[in-house]
This record gives sequence, structure tokens and C-alpha cells, in this order.
Amino acid sequence: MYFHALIPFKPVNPKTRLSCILDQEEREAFARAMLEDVIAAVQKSGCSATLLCTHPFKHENALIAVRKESLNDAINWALKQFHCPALIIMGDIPLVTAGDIQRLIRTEKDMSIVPGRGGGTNIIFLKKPQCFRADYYGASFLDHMRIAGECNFSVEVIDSFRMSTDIDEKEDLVEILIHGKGRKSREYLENSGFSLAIDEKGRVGVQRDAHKETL
Ligand SMILES: Nc1nc2c(ncn2[C@@H]2O[C@H](COP(=O)(O)OP(=O)(O)OP(=O)(O)O)[C@@H](O)[C@H]2O)c(=O)[nH]1
Ligand SMILES: C[C@H](OP(=O)(O)O)C(=O)O
Repeated sequence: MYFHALIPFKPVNPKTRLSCILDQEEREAFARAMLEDVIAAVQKSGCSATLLCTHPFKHENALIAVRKESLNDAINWALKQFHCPALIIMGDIPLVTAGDIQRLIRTEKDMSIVPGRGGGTNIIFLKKPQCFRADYYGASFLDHMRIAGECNFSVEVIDSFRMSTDIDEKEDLVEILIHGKGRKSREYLENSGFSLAIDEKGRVGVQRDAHKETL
């Protein structure tokens, strides 16, 4: 099955929750590295990618739409253009694989959805995108389930560690370092001096070697 994937992407000053460990230029490079991982999985799954960008951006393997409005308004504008099923996938879930995406698009329901940790929504697959309305931020998973109900959609909720792992906070980098073999995002972190650190209570975190060069 061949579908179109919509990937919202903010190339300028992204991932501000990582400002404690990455400066703006580094966050922009890291966000691009995560995006590469997501686009690679999307393409391998047989879908084409359109980036819904806040600012001008170029990518050789994706179409670009630049939309200055808010995330929800931009996505809702895009959904109206779809005449076939659509996938909305966030650019900050670098552990996703092509097989994971195929699991979503093979659903027998009207919609499949992957929650993000902490109440968010990481991926939505919609057979009838024109009927739906995106409502990201806050407890968006609950909001999207409610909106699906209003649309009378049957829904499959997909339980997946890799797809539910969105990279928002410093602690989330642990997951890339542990599970991100072969990913551009892991390469970026390693080349930027990040490694795992285990504290005195046995908790796993990340540390940064200040002497390493960033990419
Ligand atoms: N088109 C568009 N994409 C956005 C916008 N805000 C965030 N995104 C993208 O949506 C996805 C999830 O967003 P967030 O997790 O909030 O990322 P972020 O805004 O870069 O991170 P924070 O500054 O830490 O909130 C990422 O792929 C972002 O690049 C926006 O206003 N418009
Ligand atoms: C866009 C937002 O992302 P989060 O801030 O939860 O990563 C959401 O999933 O509603």
C-alpha cells in the first residue's frame, strides 16, 4: 500500500526543551538528524513524504510545504488537500521503522493512532483525512480520540515503544543512545560527545563530553 505521509517540521529554533544541553545551532542539526531517520522509515515503508515546514527548507527525498500558521492550523489545512489516506507523523520519533509504519497503515479500522509519552500523539493514520481535525498540544491523544468519536471513526490504538518514544527532554536522549543503532540521530549525539551515564541510584541518564566536536 502506498500512502502520503505528512511530517510537521520546525527547522528554526526547534526542540527548545533541549536548550539545557544543546545550543540553537545544535538543536537545529539534531532536529534534522531525527527528521532524516523518520523520512528514511517513511520511504522504506513505501510512503512518500511531505514536510510541513514553518520556514523554507530543502530535502531531496521529500516535498515541502511552507506554512506559517500554528501546527494545528497547518495540519488542518493540509488534511483538507488529501483525497486519499494520510499519515501524520512527527519528526521527532527517530526510532520508528518502516515495519512500524506498515503496521499502522494495514489497520482494518478507519484510523490508527500511536500515543506519545505524557499525553501527546506521535502518529495518526487516517483513511478519510478530510473528515478529521488535528488538535495537538496538551493531552492531544485524548483530544484525538474524542475527535475520532465525533467523526464516527473506528480506531486502533497502537502500543509501540519505538513509535511512542518522542524526543522532547534531555532524559529522552537515553533511548536514542540505547536503541538507535544505525540512526542519524544517534550518530549526531555520539559525535557531539553524548554518552550514557548511570547515577549512584542506578538510573540511566546522558552526559556530554565538552571536548568533542559537534557535527
Ligand atoms: N509545521 C509545524 N511544525 C511544528 C511546529 N511546532 C513543532 N513542529 C514540529 O512538530 C513535531 C513535534 O513538535 P514538538 O515536540 O513540540 O517540537 P518542538 O516545537 O521543536 O519542540 P519544543 O520547542 O521543545 O516544544 C516536530 O517534528 C516539530 O518539528 C509548528 O508550529 N509548525
Ligand atoms: C505536538 C505535541 O507534542 P509533544 O509536545 O507531546 O511532544 C503533541 O503530541 O500533542
